[in-house]
Amino acid sequence: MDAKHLGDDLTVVLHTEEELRVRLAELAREIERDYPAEPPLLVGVLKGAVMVMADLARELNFHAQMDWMAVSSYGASTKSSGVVKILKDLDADITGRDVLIVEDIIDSGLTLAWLKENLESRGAKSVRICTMLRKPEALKVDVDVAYVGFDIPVEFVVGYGLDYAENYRNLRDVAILAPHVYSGS
Ligand SMILES: O=P(O)(O)OC[C@H]1O[C@H](OP(=O)(O)OP(=O)(O)O)[C@H](O)[C@@H]1O
Ligand code: HPA
Ligand SMILES: [Mg+2]
Repeated sequence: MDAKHLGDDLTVVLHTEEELRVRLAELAREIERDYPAEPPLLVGVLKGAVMVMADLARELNFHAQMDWMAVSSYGASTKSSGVVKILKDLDADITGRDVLIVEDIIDSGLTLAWLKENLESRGAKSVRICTMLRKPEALKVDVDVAYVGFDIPVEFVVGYGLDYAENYRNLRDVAILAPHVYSGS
């Protein structure tokens, strides 16, 4: 799907499907090197991380277990509420385990800073973060991120799992959403 199928909703494609694939393969090689003994438990953050998780897990050359959490701080808005709610918790007990959080985007950093601390407090052996996208100039808190696909400008982006009001997640590329779509929200 490309912009012309979506009318004027998108302005610029920031990263194409192919760029995302190539970068994710590079990250997978780093992750394999960093966990030579025991593969980490991959923890995907629903719903945005579904695409990254599916592609990363298949790219990794080890037996990766996957678990999921759902937390939400955005809802139908382009601004984080700053309040993180657990909508679905992990099935796995992570005591003593290496955990790799898999995310689509770090924007203000509020969600991931909170989540990392939450998982560490459960007695995980280590908690690292892998994110496809990060907006360095939007960060409101320090988040230690081990693996970053691309740093992007402070624009609201959609596609490759990222939504606005639950739409656009199934776009193959990552694109900037035209402000007229969300103005007033
Ligand atoms: O760094 P932050 O400013 O905290 O933003 C990042 C978070 O916001 C998005 O989730 P959202 O709450 O939209 O849920 P979703 O994945 O279901 O879309 C995204 O998937 C991250 O989890
Ligand atoms: N797009 C979609 N969801 C998001 C974003 C974004 O730019 N930042 C945080 N959640
Ligand atoms: Mg969202």
